[in-house]
Amino acid sequence: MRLIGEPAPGNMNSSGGSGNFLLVPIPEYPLLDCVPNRTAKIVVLGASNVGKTALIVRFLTKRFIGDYEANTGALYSRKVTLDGEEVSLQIQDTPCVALQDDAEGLYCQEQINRSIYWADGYVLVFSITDHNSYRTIQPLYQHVRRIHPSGNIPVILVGNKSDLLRARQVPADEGETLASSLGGVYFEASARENHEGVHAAFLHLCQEVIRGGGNGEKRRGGLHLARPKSPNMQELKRRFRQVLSSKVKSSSSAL
Ligand SMILES: Nc1nc2c(ncn2[C@@H]2O[C@H](COP(=O)(O)OP(=O)(O)OP(=O)(O)O)[C@@H](O)[C@H]2O)c(=O)[nH]1
Repeated sequence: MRLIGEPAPGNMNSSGGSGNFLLVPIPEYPLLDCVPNRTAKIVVLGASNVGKTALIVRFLTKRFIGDYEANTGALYSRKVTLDGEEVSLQIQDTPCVALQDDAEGLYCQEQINRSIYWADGYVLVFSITDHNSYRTIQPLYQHVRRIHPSGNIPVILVGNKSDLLRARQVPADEGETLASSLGGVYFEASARENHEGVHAAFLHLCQEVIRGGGNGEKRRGGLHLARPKSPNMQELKRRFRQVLSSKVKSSSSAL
């Protein structure tokens, strides 16, 4: 990953290094280099300005940069070790969603729908300082459900910006209640101040996805290509015996 404002590799003399950086994602390894059957595709969803990009960047780089390119929709990839085994993790950042005027439906770009369809696990983010962002979570989850009507959906709910306690608009117990109604776990986190909390949240979801997390049905349907049929061994053996016996017959009749 290279940060805008930092000198580019091979151009170390160029000026840069001001306080705020914008992050440009560069895949850590080619997507094709994924660990077969050990891939977790995670999408991060939520309203504007809740810290989606900040959380991803914090998880991947342990850094809080403060100023992020808006609505990048970038895909990040990383290998992580879970329960002693390597897992290919892909994390999709998304543009923000917004409630419609009737507060029932969502404004959701097509790009986001594609990401929801693609993903195996969902990080739903709101800011504890913004009750409106909290109100988008339930309709957002319903939207994910419409795209994946069958099977459980591995999901975590993240109440971000927990460092801004004085500006809190959403109590922690509301977050917990909502998360359990969605069948997920609630994490209160601060991308700004705490790497461990963010790390724990992402790893938890990753584990849910890899273990099947109650969404084995979707994973089996979504992740695996149809396997080519294996050759029928019984049939092969029968034909082999047939060929052998006809050879034996023809050699004995030749005698
Ligand atoms: N205090 C505080 N600020 C945060 C935290 N996380 C993100 N921010 C700030 O919140 C603002 C929005 O962060 P982003 O990561 O760009 O949020 P986003 O949800 O990706 O925003 P969109 O691009 O609008 O979808 C930035 O100014 C961040 O510095 C946090 O944990 N605490």
